[in-house]
Amino acid sequence: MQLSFYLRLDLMNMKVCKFGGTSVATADQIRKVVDIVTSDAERKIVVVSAPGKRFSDDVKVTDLLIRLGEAALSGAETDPHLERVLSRFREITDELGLSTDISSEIESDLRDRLSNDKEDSSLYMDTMKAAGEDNNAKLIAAYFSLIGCDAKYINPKDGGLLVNDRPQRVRALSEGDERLAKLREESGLIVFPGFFGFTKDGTLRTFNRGGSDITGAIVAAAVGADLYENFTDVDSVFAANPTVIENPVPIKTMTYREMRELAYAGFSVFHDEALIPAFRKSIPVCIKNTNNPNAPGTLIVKERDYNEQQVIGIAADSGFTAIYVDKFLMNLEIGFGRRLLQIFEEEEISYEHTPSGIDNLSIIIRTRFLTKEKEERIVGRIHKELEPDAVIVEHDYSMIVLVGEGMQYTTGLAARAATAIAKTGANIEMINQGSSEVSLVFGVKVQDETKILKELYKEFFVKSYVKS
Ligand SMILES: Nc1ncnc2c1ncn2[C@@H]1O[C@H](COP(=O)(O)OP(=O)(O)O)[C@@H](O)[C@H]1O
Ligand SMILES: N[C@@H](CC(=O)OP(=O)(O)O)C(=O)O
Repeated sequence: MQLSFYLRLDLMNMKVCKFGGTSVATADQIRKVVDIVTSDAERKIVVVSAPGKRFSDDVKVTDLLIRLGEAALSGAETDPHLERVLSRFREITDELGLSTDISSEIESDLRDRLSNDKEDSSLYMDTMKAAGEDNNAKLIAAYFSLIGCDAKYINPKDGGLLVNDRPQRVRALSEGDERLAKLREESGLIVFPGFFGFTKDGTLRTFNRGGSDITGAIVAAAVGADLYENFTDVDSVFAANPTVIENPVPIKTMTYREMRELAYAGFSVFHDEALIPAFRKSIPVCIKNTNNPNAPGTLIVKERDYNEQQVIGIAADSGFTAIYVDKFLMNLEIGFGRRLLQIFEEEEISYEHTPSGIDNLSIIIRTRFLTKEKEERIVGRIHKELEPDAVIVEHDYSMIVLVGEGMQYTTGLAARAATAIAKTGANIEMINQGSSEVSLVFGVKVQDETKILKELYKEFFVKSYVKS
């Protein structure tokens, strides 16, 4: 008698796992990825980045592609740049024992991209940047097949990863979700490139840097994954950046909101925009280490017991500019704030904080949004349209952010933080407590950032760490 099995693929538990650049940087790393994926039948969709850094001062393939694209746009010689990208891929294909055809396909793909129309430089660069993840996904799918695994590469255009058409502000469109959800019904393993999607008219667009995390989250949310695993090169998210604080406390569980605040404020381990799709569909996210997959990692969920740890992490980031505007009787001038912010809106600059007094208001923005010309134009417009007594632009600010769901139920926290900062002798330039009271922000001079972070870490983590 012949037994026939009918597997309802759409009813099986499913995990979407994303492997970051460091996890796919070499053939050895890709072998680890394959071991991790094949060790758990629920790992059905694998989102991959472009090969990242192999050692600390290595260059990511995405950065090599940016150099290549920029050389092509400026009319400079492209061959040396092309060769650097190709040699990264060649090294991986050779070591994995893949057919040389794959290297040739990657070369012809890159040459095709290089010959694209250059009129719109942003479109041209997006297509170049996406070559890293796209070719790596094809290569990794081929390796899965080589070792006998039923795996296929899916292009985001065929998969349904639809995005809007706003360069620099690319977002996924929910209209693509229905098609993406069908990935669940595919048999075998899917290898999906991170970092880019397609507009409705078929134009390729990349997310912001680090955006493969976003792809993973969008796919996980669309297929209704039971878990979104984000594999990187650290055992967990730590309470502070491990490159600044030695052996920081690992975070076992945190909320979406905490991770988003911390990611936005400098925890580069996970992209802040990647939390939203997971949050909307309540998909738990687990940050895990490709080099130590048995470590439990950090679980990101809707709620946690905030009595255990009021402050869960402290992030710091530099690169902020404050535009200080002073005008006597500003408080009586209705619409002053709106008109000031409108200038920034019209320059397409989003602001971070707006600390204010009765006669003054500062707009804090990320310096990278300013060019010299934009800065001059903004200052000129403020003078002309708002007739202030003074406008002062100050660069080189850092923001240090304490984050924790429990902060809103704890008194004296700001005092503890301010006292710790005072011990460093540094000045606090600005304080802002988010309305949700999940974060407390200190604006400081960039040269004081590290010493303040260390002191705050000591205040909020070293004592409890020693106690437990
Ligand atoms: N609070 C933090 N916890 C863990 N890692 C952090 C934190 N802040 C910054 N990082 C850095 O994030 C890195 C991992 O992110 P990334 O380099 O983007 O990895 P991937 O290549 O996997 O995308 C870690 O190696 C670590 O240096
Ligand atoms: N490769 C892209 C996207 C990405 O997410 O990469 P990584 O996983 O290495 O952070 C970048 O470098 O921005």
